[in-house]
Amino acid sequence: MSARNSSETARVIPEATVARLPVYLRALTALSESGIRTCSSEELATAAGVNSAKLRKDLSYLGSYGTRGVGYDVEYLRYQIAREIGVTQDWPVVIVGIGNLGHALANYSGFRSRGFRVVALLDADPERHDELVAGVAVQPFDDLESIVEEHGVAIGVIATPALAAQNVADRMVAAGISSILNFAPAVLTVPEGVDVRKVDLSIELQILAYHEQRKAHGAQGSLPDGVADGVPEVTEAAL
Ligand SMILES: NC(=O)c1ccc[n+]([C@@H]2O[C@H](COP(=O)([O-])OP(=O)(O)OC[C@H]3O[C@@H](n4cnc5c(N)ncnc54)[C@H](O)[C@@H]3O)[C@@H](O)[C@H]2O)c1
Repeated sequence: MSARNSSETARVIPEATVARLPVYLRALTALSESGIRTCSSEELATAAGVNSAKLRKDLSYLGSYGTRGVGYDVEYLRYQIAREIGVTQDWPVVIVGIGNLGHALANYSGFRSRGFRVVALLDADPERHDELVAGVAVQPFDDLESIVEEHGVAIGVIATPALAAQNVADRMVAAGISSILNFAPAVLTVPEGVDVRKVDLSIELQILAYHEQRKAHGAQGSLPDGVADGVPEVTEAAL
């Protein structure tokens, strides 16, 4: 197993590989928690649900090749992946919009265990202010700028209605936030250098529905009316 040197740190890892790194991290954490010290690429690939050739290729971007006959050192590989995706460091996060979804997100313990610390919950509705959610008091949205400055927040989560999302994103960016996780069914416009990830569970469900439909009609080898090209139209409907 080879450690990366500083020149390799700047190497660009393909986006698809970056998206799989948290999956490997989760699988390695499970292996570590069951007391497993080393694992083969096949074992790790099975635990992560990918094929082992893809896993070896992904890990090679991190300079991690395993040791022939021994495999990967679980703890070291965990450390390497965590360092690569930046979760060895503490990331202060703000969540804006503390309604149904905001409450669920604020109560999710998995953020903290992965290095994401929710430092503030912000909402525009005064009726929500001062409510304690997972031990954090909901504050006025207008406190955004001072909170971002005080805690050095780089990541913001938007859980407001779609109509408010662009304004919230603009305020986040102006305050210095450069990464946004957007749950609102709205397409956000942000300046270059700001990363936006959109999460939409209804799209995930629609993709599953598409596969269900394919399974149901696969036997006849035909597709239902209105799905001429086999790809159903994906709408931005909220759940
Ligand atoms: N991505 C997904 O999979 C998914 C799943 C569920 C809900 N959603 C979306 O998440 C959003 C929230 O859903 P919900 O059910 O929690 O709604 P909700 O109405 O319960 O909560 C929205 C909260 O946002 C606050 N808010 C409104 N405008 C604001 C502003 N300008 N600044 C700060 N706070 C503001 C409201 O006061 C309210 O507390 C919606 O856009 C919904 O469509 C997405």
